[in-house]
Amino acid sequence: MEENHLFPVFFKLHRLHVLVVGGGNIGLEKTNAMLENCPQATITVVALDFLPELVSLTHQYPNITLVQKSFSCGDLLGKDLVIAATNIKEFNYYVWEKAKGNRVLINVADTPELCDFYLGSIVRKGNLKIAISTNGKSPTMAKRLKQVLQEAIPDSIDEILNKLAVIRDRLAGDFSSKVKELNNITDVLVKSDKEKS
Ligand SMILES: C[C@@]1(CC(=O)O)C2=NC(=C\c3[nH]c(c(CCC(=O)O)c3CC(=O)O)Cc3[nH]c(c(CC(=O)O)c3CCC(=O)O)/C=C3\N/C(=C\2)[C@@H](CCC(=O)O)[C@]3(C)CC(=O)O)/[C@H]1CCC(=O)O
Ligand SMILES: NC(=O)c1ccc[n+]([C@@H]2O[C@H](COP(=O)([O-])OP(=O)(O)OC[C@H]3O[C@@H](n4cnc5c(N)ncnc54)[C@H](O)[C@@H]3O)[C@@H](O)[C@H]2O)c1
Repeated sequence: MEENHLFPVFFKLHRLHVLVVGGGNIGLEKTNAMLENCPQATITVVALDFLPELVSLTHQYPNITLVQKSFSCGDLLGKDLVIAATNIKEFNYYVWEKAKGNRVLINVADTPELCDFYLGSIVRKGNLKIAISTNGKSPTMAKRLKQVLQEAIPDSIDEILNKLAVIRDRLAGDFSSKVKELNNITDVLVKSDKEKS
């Protein structure tokens, strides 16, 4: 079986500054995905024109800025991540060249081979978050799987998580005894019915 060699990480986007180049459907989709996950995300969108939905987002979220202009190298100053999402492949390549020259990580929406990272499809239940990737093979499959998991995981999982967090904070002792105790408490989640009886 082929393997997926991507390594998932969870960015704190309110501590980073993201540049999105392109204000059309994909610029909007990626910006929305970031803001839904992190309403305090700091995002600058540079584009020749913007969909009205992007303009609306600026009224809803404090840290998103739209700049109407053609992308230029100076836009990379102070940015940590870039998403190139114009409708012109050669121009996205130009943005990639500039980002790499400045050692800024970049996602090029129409060219997976140029991406340093992919956006995942995200399941969200309170504090729990699961990111799905199909290795770029089928974003549609990632979206569908997200919908299945979103339904299948009960909302009550967040209560359990919060209770475990309280127990985790209260546990005294050294690291290994804490790990042992937390594993004992949660054993029930992984034991089969036969093992439990
Ligand atoms: C998961 C999600 C996250 C997000 O965007 O937030 C995401 N794409 C989503 C949706 C989606 N994208 C596309 C369709 C149309 C149907 C189809 O093609 O399947 C749909 C479905 C729809 O919209 O219904 C088209 C498409 N996507 C890419 C290309 C370029 C190419 O493959 O060459 C093209 C062709 C463009 C063209 O033909 O012009 C590339 C990428 N899309 C990725 C992520 C990365 C791989 C993730 C993975 O490993 O699975 C990667 C590699 C890079 C990236 O974008 O980060 C989001 C689901 C949101 C949700 O959960 O609801
Ligand atoms: N990764 C994904 O999930 C995914 C999904 C579908 C499509 N795509 C790809 O994304 C690309 C963008 O699609 P779209 O529907 O958003 O296009 P679009 O036509 O709706 O928007 C293009 C945007 O790019 C901007 N732009 C063009 N030249 C620019 C420049 N010099 N400087 C700054 N901004 C500039 C325009 O002003 C516009 O806002 C397409 O090439 C498509 O193949 C990616």
